[in-house]
Amino acid sequence: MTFITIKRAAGHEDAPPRTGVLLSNLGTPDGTGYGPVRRYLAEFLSDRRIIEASPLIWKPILYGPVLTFRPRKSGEAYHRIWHHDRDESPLRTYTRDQAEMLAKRLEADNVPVAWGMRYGQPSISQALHELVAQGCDRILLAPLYPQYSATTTATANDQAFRALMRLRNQPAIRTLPAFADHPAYIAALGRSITARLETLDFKPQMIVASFHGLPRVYVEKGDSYADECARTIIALRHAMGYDERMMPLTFQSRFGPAKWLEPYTAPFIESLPAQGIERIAVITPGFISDCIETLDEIGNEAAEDFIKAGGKELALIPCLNNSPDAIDLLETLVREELAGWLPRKAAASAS
Ligand SMILES: C=CC1=C(C)c2cc3[nH]c(cc4nc(cc5[nH]c(cc1n2)c(C)c5CCC(=O)O)C(CCC(=O)O)=C4C)c(C)c3C=C
Ligand SMILES: [Fe+2]
Ligand SMILES: [Fe+2]
Repeated sequence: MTFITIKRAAGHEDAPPRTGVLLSNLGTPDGTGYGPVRRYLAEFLSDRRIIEASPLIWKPILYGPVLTFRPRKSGEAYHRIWHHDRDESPLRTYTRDQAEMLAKRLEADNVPVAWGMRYGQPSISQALHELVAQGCDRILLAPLYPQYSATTTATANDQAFRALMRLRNQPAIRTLPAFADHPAYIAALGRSITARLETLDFKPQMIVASFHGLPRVYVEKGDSYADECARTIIALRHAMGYDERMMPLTFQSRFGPAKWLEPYTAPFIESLPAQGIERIAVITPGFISDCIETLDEIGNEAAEDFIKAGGKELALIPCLNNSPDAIDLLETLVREELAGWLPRKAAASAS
């Protein structure tokens, strides 16, 4: 293997060592056409953390039916939610905004913030090189997933460590733990949901909390994701004064024929009008930023199916995105992690 030495960028040659922050998220295609979506899905669905099946079995399926048919369907969905003015996906816009706004908050501490995507561009490796070139010898890796899963948090960190493997001079690294029921996350969610509910011209009879799903077998093998989702929802119900009936937990985005975590969001929502529940709100506290899963799968597909089933109103409550609540939350989490792992001790008395 050849090792890379990253030169300090102009102006940073003699600067003292710094600490930097690398925000990462899942990633997104570069465009909504067949080619860019196919390239993105090929990278995504070749990740062994995402699909654990043997490549001997999976690759023919991936390069056969999946990458033949899925890019068109997903491309159409991306097209519906695309930020056409900036020619990029919402996930990319919000992740960049979060990094730029957090950087302003940390400017006085001389802490730069870079951002990278696990799949697609800009890559996590690019972001890491950027920080090293700016003189960072300590880097906090911050995957922006509230709930841990090997399929998200771990694979984002794996990708950073793959890039670190190639560096001759490695910075010291910390990783941000998931923050499923961190009081700052629950408070930010509570505030943003309450504010949005107040703007609706109807009172929802139910607030469905829909999380991205996961194959059930991954949880049976020990992935803590399902427990983490439960921790988020229990804390949020408690903070907002709702019970399980008023704020049920469901899982969306099933992919492939295997069993995923249940109950599934789509059939759950479609069953509501028959029970007299015709006006609902949907929240997605498994996502920090709106993306194809929230904006299209819930905001378009589930909303249409709910109306077809006899529902009257479905309001999708936005994620924290680039709101002041989001940046306050990121600043709190990052500052806590940069402070240290041992709780502060009172200074030993001099006597
Ligand atoms: C087996 C497949 C998948 C697993 C496991 C999985 C886990 C998982 N994903 C997220 C968050 C996101 N997923 C997003 C898109 C997306 N997810 C899958 C498949 C799996 N996800 C696919 C194929 C796609 C692409 C879209 C599509 O073709 O349907 C996104 C949005 C990206 C965007 O650009 O908007 C996010 C975010 C979590 C949290 C998770 C497990 C906990
Ligand atoms: Fe996903
Ligand atoms: Fe989806």
